[in-house]
Formats: sequence, structure tokens, C-alpha cells
Amino acid sequence: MNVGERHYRTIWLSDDKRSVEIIDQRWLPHEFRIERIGNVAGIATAIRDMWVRGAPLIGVTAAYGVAIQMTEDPSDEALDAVWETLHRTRPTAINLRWALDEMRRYLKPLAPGERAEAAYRRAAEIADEDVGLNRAIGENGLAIIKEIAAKKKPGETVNILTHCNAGWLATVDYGTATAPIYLATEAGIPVHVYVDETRPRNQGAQLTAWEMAGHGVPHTLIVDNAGGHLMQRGDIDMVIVGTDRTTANGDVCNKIGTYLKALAAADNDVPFYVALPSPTIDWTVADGLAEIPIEERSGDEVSLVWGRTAAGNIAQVRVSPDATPAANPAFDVTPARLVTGLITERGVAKASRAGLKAMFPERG
Ligand SMILES: CSC[C@H]1O[C@H](OP(=O)(O)O)[C@H](O)[C@@H]1O
Repeated sequence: MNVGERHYRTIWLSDDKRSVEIIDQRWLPHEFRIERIGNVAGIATAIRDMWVRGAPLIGVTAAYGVAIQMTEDPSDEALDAVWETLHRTRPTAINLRWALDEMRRYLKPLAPGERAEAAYRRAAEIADEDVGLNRAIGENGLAIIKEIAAKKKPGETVNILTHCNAGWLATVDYGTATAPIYLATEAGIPVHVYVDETRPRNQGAQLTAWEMAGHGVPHTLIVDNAGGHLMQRGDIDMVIVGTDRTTANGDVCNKIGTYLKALAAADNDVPFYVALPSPTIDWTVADGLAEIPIEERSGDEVSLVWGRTAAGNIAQVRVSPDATPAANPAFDVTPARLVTGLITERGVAKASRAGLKAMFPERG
């Protein structure tokens, strides 16, 4: 079975051609729920409440949200309004703004009567482009895994640590950080993945572990704080993560906890790679720490945890005292100096302005 056959596309146009269907990821791995969304408010809720999540998928979902809006009202005012409504759902992933900007650029010159059909066409193109970008990232990351495997004894396992979910569930298919892992598995290279649970929303425990199992990739779930210890013991050969926004200087904004993994990797000479498609690069920002807005989510996500009870019901339990306030910054910024390389669809770039400009000479 090739990689694509082991996954699902995470978003697709419904039969009525006026709505989209998505996998509501909040219920995974316990339930596989598909939701149909046919209005902008529903798209906004799905992004804000993380029914769908992951920078590329957020962007594609927003693109379809614009198409749904154009079906309802193709006016300039409606085009601007849907841009505003969806842009404010989540502030950090640059793919959201990139997709909304691209849709408005594409639709503005068209007569209102032409916009709905054009919007669905462009949204589908962006979705298909994402799959192609991620497949290419997979090929470029596979080369790195092969290099690491070649330095080990024949047949010895390559141990990879990943944080959060930058898998096919975070994109339209293949994923970014997981794409090289899937292709390495397909190529018969023995890989094993340490999956950070990734508190507080547990994208690793709920989503990445589910993806790994579904693809037959050997993996071990670990608490977020175990990664440094495993690196000290020499149990990790490489770290590969995704990103929600990478700056023109190579600073990497990603799920909270990524920075700590990068520090531990640097301290233990473990290569730390970031996989990203070029729409995740924010060429307008240089200093990630100073300029990237970090989403602050509800403290309830820290204090309350979803899971499945012994009786098989999905429930939420409180892990802290009722009166204890909780802070919940959803992302952090890893300085470029801690990044070994940026695995893009064009190749592995050095995490620097010069490195990204060399990879994308038309930008930068
Ligand atoms: C390939 S982007 C994946 C990226 O998005 C995740 O954030 P969230 O689950 O809050 O949308 C996380 O930062 C992943 O690395």
C-alpha cells in the first residue's frame, strides 16, 4: 500500500458542492467523526475550536470558508468580511493568512458572479498543492534519514523524536514532519518514533500515535519532559517537527515545548530538523520572538483533559483544583541557531536568511 492509501484526505468538497466535510479531530483516536460544514460561522468554529488543526490544514479550511462565503454573497464587502472573520480565529499559523490573502488576490479581479466557482476551484488547487509540497518534503527528509541510517550498524533502528502532530492530520495528506517517516517506512528503513504526548491538547498522544499505528510505524508515546533524558542516553538519532510559522531568518514557531526539545538536542548534539512547506515561511518577519503572535488558549485546556473512560465513554476530567488558574501559551519560538536544517519541498535549507534566500531566490 502506498502512503496515500493509508491515510485520508482531511478535508473535501461535499456532494452538494456548497459545503465541505472534515474529520473532527477532537474525538480521535476514540471516534472517527466526519462533520459537514456549509457556512462561514461553522468554518470559523472548526478552526478556532480545533476540530481541524495544523497550519496547512487551517489554511485550506479557510480557503474553503471563503468559497462558501462567495456562494452566499460574492460582493467585495463579503470577501473582506470573511477574510476578517477567519483571520481572527487563530493568530499564529501563517498559512491561515497566506490562504486568505491568496483567495482574495485570486477573486478580487473577478466579477462577483464568477467568484463562487473560481473560489472552490482555487481552494481545491491549494489543497492539492499542499499534498504535492508534503510529498516533496518527505523525499527531502528521507535523504536525511538515509544518511543517519548509513552511519548505524546495518539494520539498526533510526530513533526519531517528534513533537505535537505535524502529520497528515495537520495537512491535507502526508503531513510535514511525518512525511519523511512514512517514506522511510515504505523504503524499508527501520525507524522508530518517540511521540511526545504534547500537552495540553495531546496532539501527539491522540493524533500522531494514531497516525503511526495506522501506518505501521513502530512508536512509543512519551511524556513531553522525557525527550531530554532520552537524548542524554543516546536514544534519539534525530528530532523532526513541524512549524506554524518560520521567519525569513529561520526562527521556528511551533507547538509549545518545541523550544525545550531544541535546547536538549543542541546540548546532546542531536540533529534538530523542521519540516515545512514554503507557505509556512513568513517573509515579512525576521525576529520570531519579537514579531510572531503567540496564541493564548483557554486555561481549561490545561486543567481539563479529554479521554475515554473504562466504560468506553468519552469524558473530560479535571486534573487540578477548581480554583487554580492555568496559563496556556499554545506555541513557542525556537531560534534559528538551534535548528540543524529546514526541510522544504525544494530541499534542506540552512536556518538563516541566506539559507532560505538560496532555497527561494525569488523571495527573501
Ligand atoms: C504541519 S503544521 C503542524 C503544527 O500545528 C500544530 O498546532 P495546532 O495543533 O495547535 O494547530 C503544531 O504546532 C504542529 O507542529
